[in-house]
Order: sequence, then structure tokens, then C-alpha cells
Amino acid sequence: MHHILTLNSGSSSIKFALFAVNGTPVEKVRGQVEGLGSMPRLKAQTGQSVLADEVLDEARVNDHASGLAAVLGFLQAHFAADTIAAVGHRIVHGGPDYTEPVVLDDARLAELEEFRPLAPLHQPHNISGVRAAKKAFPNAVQVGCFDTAFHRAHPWVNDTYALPRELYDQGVRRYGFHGLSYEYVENRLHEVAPHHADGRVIVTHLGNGSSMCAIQGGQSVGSSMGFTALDGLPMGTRCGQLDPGVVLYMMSELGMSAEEIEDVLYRRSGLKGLSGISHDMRLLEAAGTPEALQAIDYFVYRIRREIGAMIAILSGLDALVFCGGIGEHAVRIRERICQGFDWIGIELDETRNRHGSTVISSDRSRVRVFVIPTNEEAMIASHTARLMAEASSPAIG
Ligand SMILES: Nc1ncnc2c1ncn2[C@@H]1O[C@H](COP(=O)(O)OP(=O)(O)O)[C@@H](O)[C@H]1O
Ligand SMILES: CC(=O)OP(=O)(O)O
Ligand SMILES: [Mg+2]
Repeated sequence: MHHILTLNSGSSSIKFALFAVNGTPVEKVRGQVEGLGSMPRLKAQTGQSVLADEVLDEARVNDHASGLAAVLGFLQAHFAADTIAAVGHRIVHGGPDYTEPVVLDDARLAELEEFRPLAPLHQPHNISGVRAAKKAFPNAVQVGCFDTAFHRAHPWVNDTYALPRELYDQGVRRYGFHGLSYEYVENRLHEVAPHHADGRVIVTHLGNGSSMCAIQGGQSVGSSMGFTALDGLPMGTRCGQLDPGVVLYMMSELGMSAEEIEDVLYRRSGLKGLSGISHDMRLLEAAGTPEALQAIDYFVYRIRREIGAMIAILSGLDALVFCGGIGEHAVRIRERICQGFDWIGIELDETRNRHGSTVISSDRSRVRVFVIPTNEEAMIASHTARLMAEASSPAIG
């Protein structure tokens, strides 16, 4: 039996999963290293049974590289390396040209490495994940699946900034991210509510990184993230939409270096910056301090603002979908986001919302509201399996 391993280095965790492939990939094991930088923990499960749940030594596992080594060590101890035929990687930035998954060779890796400055919380870890997986599983094919690919066919007005043309030509464009998550959720929506999936859909991915996507006919037509994964909604530690004048002011008046500004915008802003407590929504909801409440107020406010903008892009709305750690679990946040949208036809059902049912709107609600747990790993495995099948089938014609 062949397996596909998937690796997904997010900003706050490394998620992995192992799929058996015999046609459609079937998930066998999933796990993650979380708490990188504070209490690192490795968890793995197969179905409902726990395979591993261990607190890792903070002195040994303190960054993405050592977190990844812990993941690979766990996998090598439990699964024979030669059964892993392919490793599918989430690569956050694919720039303008990577519009679909590809087999990663050295030339492509070098090209993708150039996008490091455009995704400093992700791209370096994605690339070193590929290098580490190559070493651990030298006979496996390495496949890259891009967060940006889902948005590449979006309309030009969503692709550009109003900057001089030459900057667009040099690649300064709006790319949009979380594409693997949007693709998965859109596919699931087709299964649970095909009629709505064909209509005007907004998907809100609210995790440690948060973004939104307007989808029509299965195609991304608007997204909140831009050139980098900083733009749009406020996030765990990222600022979201910002007047570029603030960056100029930091440079010229506050004398901050590019590194210092990067640190503020990517690591010290968002929920963490506003609350002064944490990037973690659970801790903010529990803390209830005035600053934590304001951080949550700002988060909800910006999401509601973006929903308004996307309704305008779509000329209406048929389905609103929540996903990501916050979108899937934070009952009160979902309720607050939906409040006051009765004019567009959104009415939540309190009981359904509290239970996190798939449909959380009332039967009267004109817009259907869904909670669909995202699964970037399943999307990566499916792309990887397809690429492997294409590679092994004889060319036609
Ligand atoms: N029950 C919950 N209530 C509120 N927030 C939650 C809950 N469970 C998880 N979260 C939040 O989800 C976020 C992490 O989302 P996730 O999608 O797992 O992150 P990542 O972007 O690293 O993949 C954190 O802010 C966490 O607090
Ligand atoms: C693109 C992005 O923000 O990803 P994540 O949510 O995994 O940090
Ligand atoms: Mg994520």
C-alpha cells in the first residue's frame, strides 16, 4: 500500500497527515506540532484513537525547523519510509505563475525561495519542509500545492493596486491566500448544498491567519489578502489592512528599520498587539479585560466590513460559510458577525449555532449560513494523488 504524506506549515503550527492511496486518498493518521515558541506539543491520532500526545522539550523544539524534525522523527518511528510514495506540501506563495500543483525539483524550489520576503511567516518553513522531507524520504516525489493558485484567475480589478503599471509587471499584485482551504470548502459545499454552491458565496477563513473570499461559479472573484498575507482582516499577530502612510511614518519619523517594521506588522500586531495578552482567541474570550474585548470588537468589525464589500462584489449573497479554528469553534464570534445583517437576509438559529451544526441559519433565513470544517491536508493529498496518477499513466496521442 502506498501512502501520501502531507505537510502544512502554518504561522502557528505544523500540521501533517498520512493518506493511503488506492484511487481516492483515505486519511489514516493526522497530527500537528502546535505551541511553537511557547509550550510545544505533538499530537497525532488515527480516527478517534490517540497515537501521540506529548509535551515536547522547549529547549529542543523551539522553532519551525525543530518542530518539523519532531514530526519527521515521529513519522519515521511509526511508518516505513519506503511506503511513502509522495509528500504533498502546502506552499503559501506561488507568485503569478504557479497556477496549479507541481512536482518540486531544485530549479522550482530556488524560484519559490524568492517569494520568502512576501510570506516571511510561511515560505521559509514551507521550503525547508520540502528539503527536510527530501532527506527523510529520498524516494518520494515532492509536490507543491499553492495557497495563491485558487485566486490566479480572479478579475483584474482584484489583482491590481492603483500603482504605476511597471510595479504590476514586476509582480506587485494582489495574490490572495488560503486557496487550498477555499477550494476544499467550496468542494464540500457542493456536496452538502449544491444549489447554494453554484450561487454567490462568501467563505470566511478565521484561524491564526484570517481571510475572506467571494466565490461565484466556483471561482474566486474577490479576496481580502493581497501581495502578502498581511492585508485584509486583523489576525493573531498580523495587522490586516493598513494605511501605507503608517509604514512611511515608522521609517522616516520613528527611524525603524525594515526588520523592525516587519516584526511589528507580522508578529506584534493583530489580536496580540491590541489585547497585549495573546494571539489566541480562546485566551482573549476568557480574559475579558477591556483591551481583550476591544481586540475582539475590532476583529468582528473588520470582518463585517469585509462581508459588506463582498456582498457588493457579488451583487447579493446566497451562502456564508465559516471555517478555520475561530470560524469553526467560536460560537459568540459567529453570532456577532451575523448580527444586523437581516437586511441582506441572514438570520442565525441560536441552537444550531451553539452546536456548530453544518447549517446554522434558521429555516426562514434567505441566506444560508454554514460551518464547514476546512481540511487543507485533504486538498493537498487529492492534488498530489492526481499528479502521481497523471505521471504514471501513459501519455495519450
Ligand atoms: N473553541 C474555540 N473558541 C474560540 N477560538 C478557538 C477555539 N478553538 C480554536 N480557536 C482559535 O482558532 C485559532 C487557530 O486557528 P487554526 O485555523 O487552527 O490556526 P492556523 O492558522 O495555525 O491553522 C486560534 O486563535 C484559536 O484560539
Ligand atoms: C496564509 C496564512 O495566513 O496562513 P495561516 O492561516 O496558516 O497562517
Ligand atoms: Mg491555517
